[in-house]
Amino acid sequence: MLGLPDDVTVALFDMDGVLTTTAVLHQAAWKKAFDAFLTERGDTSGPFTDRDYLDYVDGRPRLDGVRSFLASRGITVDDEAAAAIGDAKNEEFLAALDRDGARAYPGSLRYLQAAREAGLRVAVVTSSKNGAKVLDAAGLAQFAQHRVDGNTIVAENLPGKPAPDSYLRGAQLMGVTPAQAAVFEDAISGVQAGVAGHFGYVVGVDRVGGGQADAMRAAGASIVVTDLADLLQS
Ligand SMILES: O=P(O)(O)OC[C@H]1O[C@@H](O)[C@H](O)[C@@H](O)[C@@H]1O
Repeated sequence: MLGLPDDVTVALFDMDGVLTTTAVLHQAAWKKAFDAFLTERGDTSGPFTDRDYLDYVDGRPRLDGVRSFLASRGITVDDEAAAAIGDAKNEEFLAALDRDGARAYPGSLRYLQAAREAGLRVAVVTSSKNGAKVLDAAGLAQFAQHRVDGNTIVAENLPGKPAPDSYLRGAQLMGVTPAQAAVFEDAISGVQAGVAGHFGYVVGVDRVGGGQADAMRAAGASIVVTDLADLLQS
C-alpha cells in the first residue's frame, strides 16, 4: 500500500525537494551568493548554473556545497571566505523563506498521512541547518519522530551526504537496522548516501526531469518516482 518492501518499518525522508518545495529556494539563494562571489573575483568561468547546483551542491551540507562548487572551478579559498559565501547564501535563503514560505508537496503530505495510518514510523534526515524552521513552516514537524539536520551533522562531526552517516544516524535514532529503513531522496548525493548505507529501499524523487531519473537509477535507486503519491498506487 505504501509501495515499500514488507520488512521496511521506518521511512527516512530528506526534506528540501522531497517533503517541501524549498529546494528551489536553496538553488536560487546559492546562485545569488556564488554569482556575486564570482563577479567580485573577476572570474571568467561563467555564472553558477542549474547543472552546477545538481552536481556539486544539491543535498550536501552548506560548507561542503561551497567547497565542492569552488573546486569544480579550480578555486580554493580559506575557511573564512568559504564561510562568508555560506552566510551570504543563508541570508538569501531566509529572506526567500520569509517571502515565499515553505509548503509541503500535496503528494508528500498524502504519503505522510498514509504512513501514519499504516504504522510506518518516520524521521527526517536533511543536510540543512534550517530543518526545524522549514518543517515548522510547512506544518510537517508533527510527522517526524526524529530529525537529523545540518546542526546534528556539525555537532556530531558526521560526514555529509553522499556519505551515508546522517542516514545511519537516523536509523540508529529510530532503533532499526538500515535494512529495515527506506530512504527518500531528490538529490543524487542523497541517493548515493542511501545506497552506500545499504538501506532496505532507496526511493529517488525526480523533481527536475532531464537526465535526473536515469542518474538516480545509475546511482542505485531502487525506484524513481516524480511524486510520493505515485507510490500509493503501487
Ligand atoms: O544552508 P542550509 O539551510 O544549511 O542547507 C544546506 C543544504 O541542504 C540541503 O537540504 C539542500 O538540498 C541544499 O541545497 C542546501 O544547500
